[in-house]
Amino acid sequence: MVKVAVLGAAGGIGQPLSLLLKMNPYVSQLALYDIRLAPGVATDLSHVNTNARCRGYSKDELNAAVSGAKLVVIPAGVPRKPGMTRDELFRVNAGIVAQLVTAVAQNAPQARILIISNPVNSTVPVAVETLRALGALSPGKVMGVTTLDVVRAQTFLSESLGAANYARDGMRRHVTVVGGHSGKTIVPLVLNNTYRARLIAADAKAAKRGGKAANGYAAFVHRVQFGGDEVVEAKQGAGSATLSMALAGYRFAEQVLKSIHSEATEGPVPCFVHLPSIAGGSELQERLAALSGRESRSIEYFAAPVRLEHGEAKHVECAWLDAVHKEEQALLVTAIADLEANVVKGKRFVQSKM
Ligand SMILES: NC(=O)C1=CN([C@@H]2O[C@H](COP(=O)(O)OP(=O)(O)OC[C@H]3O[C@@H](n4cnc5c(N)ncnc54)[C@H](O)[C@@H]3O)[C@@H](O)[C@H]2O)C=CC1
Ligand SMILES: O=C([O-])CC(=O)C(=O)O
Repeated sequence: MVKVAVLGAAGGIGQPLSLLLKMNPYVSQLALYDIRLAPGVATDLSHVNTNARCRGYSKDELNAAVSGAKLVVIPAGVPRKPGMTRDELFRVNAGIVAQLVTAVAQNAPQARILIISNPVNSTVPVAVETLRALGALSPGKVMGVTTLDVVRAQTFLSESLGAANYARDGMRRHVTVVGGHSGKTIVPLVLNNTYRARLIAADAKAAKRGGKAANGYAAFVHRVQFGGDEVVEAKQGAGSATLSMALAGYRFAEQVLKSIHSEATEGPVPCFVHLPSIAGGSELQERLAALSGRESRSIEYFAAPVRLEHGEAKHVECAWLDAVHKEEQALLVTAIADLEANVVKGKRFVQSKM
């Protein structure tokens, strides 16, 4: 039984995510921190008849909120409005993530830290470099949450194949997502050869008629890569994905909580990690370098399936690379190039503060 802190708990993601965490049997204390409204959200949640004790912490109570937490989930920061890229959130959110992670390093050095705040491709490097500068970096402790991409890929693959015949919750074995968490850095991998062939055939058939297939491979990839934009536009300026993200963030946190308590997880879980600090990371760097023609040390962060141990990213898998098809290889090459600039931006931010 552990203390979990949610930082940014009164936000669009923070509130439903906190509700889901309140239902988790491994959570004994739920600390909700925000610069506004967290005590109100905590009072509301504290009436739910599950065992986790819930307390809200306001702006000047950050240290107390995180103190002793074994897991810290960070959805704090500004979301996108239509027409914005995730990268445009960096200026505000990088500083927020650095401030919150510093408090975690000082008050909960043992905590696993899950970063939801965008742009994940840069905020995770901000978190890792901040911890390193404080002498508090332990390998595998910081994980960028990319689960929403996986959730979307499962839903969209099922829809492309004909949702009536292919249940969304049965898609877990057939698709995963690697790379990063924005636009073309998001690389869906269709693991089922029959399904991939069917999507590609739909594209070929439509091309013969001089058109594009709504249920083809290109449309599927585009939807996974730009699913976030779909929600941002539909919400018309009121923010980005919150409910689907809360579910996705919870699913990842649930695996981490199981792993902390030595319960079996559902297998390797995709997340965005610092490759040099975890087992398998340098092999993955080498293999991605060979595939993309770039230097391995420039591929420092990547989202890939990771085996958890004690709730930390213990080993990053490479086996998925054996089954990558030529369409996916091309997507990976583009993703790797885009990711490098995002990562450099995060690292430079921390260096500029020192
Ligand atoms: N990783 C992913 O897949 C996804 C990430 N996101 C990102 O999550 C973040 C939050 O999104 P929403 O919840 O929709 O935004 P929101 O604006 O509804 O909530 C953010 C919360 O953070 C709080 N906050 C701001 N500065 C803070 C600080 N210094 N300390 C603590 N709390 C602070 C705000 O008061 C607010 O309650 C955004 O950056 C968004 O882009 C959103 C969807 C998916
Ligand atoms: O699109 C956004 O800004 C929020 C996000 O990361 C997502 O929905 O994947």
